[in-house]
Amino acid sequence: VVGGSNAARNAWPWQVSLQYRSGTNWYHTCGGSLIRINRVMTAAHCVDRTNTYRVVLGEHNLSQNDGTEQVISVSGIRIHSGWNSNNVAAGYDIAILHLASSATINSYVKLATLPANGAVLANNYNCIISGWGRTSTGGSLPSILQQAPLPIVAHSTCSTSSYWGSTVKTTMVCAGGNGVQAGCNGDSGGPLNCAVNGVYQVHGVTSFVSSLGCNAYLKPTVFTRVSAYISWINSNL
Ligand SMILES: C[C@H](NC(=O)[C@H](CCCC[NH3+])NC(=O)C(F)(F)F)C(=O)Nc1ccc(C(F)(F)F)cc1
Repeated sequence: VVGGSNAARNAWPWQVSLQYRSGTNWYHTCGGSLIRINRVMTAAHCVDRTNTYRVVLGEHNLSQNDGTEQVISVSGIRIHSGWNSNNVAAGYDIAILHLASSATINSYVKLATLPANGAVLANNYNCIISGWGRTSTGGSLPSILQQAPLPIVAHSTCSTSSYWGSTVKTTMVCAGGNGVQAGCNGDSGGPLNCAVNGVYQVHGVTSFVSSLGCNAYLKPTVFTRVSAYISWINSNL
């Protein structure tokens, strides 16, 4: 997250760190959202079936033992059949991870609330991105979970030529683009958190940013629109 700040320990209790094993070490690669006690929603581009993954729930500082972490192996991966790794612009950047055991729900680990099927938020609606992605383009990963305000950019605006043009589809959500706050590499798969009637819902799964730079002006961070995939999610739980 570029232009963000440290999140409070229990601010986004559905946020997970998706990690892959390399040798004897584990590395943060993406975010995710806990949607059932044994299911995590993430981005399809975050996973490939050749790696070994685990999720860390109740994570706050990646470099320290917070005392709240729950580490659970990933036992299965369901990637949307429409996903094409050579065409992120087509959408379908969503996957569900099956966990080897169930999470324990507590003040640091809670289930995400998903939006109603088809729900679309208005232009400028205030949402917040969270993640352990780079804090500047090409920069390093933070230790502490970051968050930043990202207002929704309606598709009618986001699909104009000065923004993303036809790269962005109606199955996506755009947010930000002010040149300051943005998602960045490593935030992929994590949540776009939007309060609706006083309850935070995960409206987006972080999908892509401009290859010109994470916080490129008029290139909002693009998310998979969760409300467009409710049926798919329900049939892949
Ligand atoms: C460097 C930048 N990386 C990204 O945007 C990656 C996803 C890459 C998926 C495709 N391999 N996502 C992120 O870094 C995220 F954290 F912001 F989500 C990127 O490749 N952006 C990008 C690539 C292609 C297109 C387009 F669809 F236009 F072809 C748009 C943006």
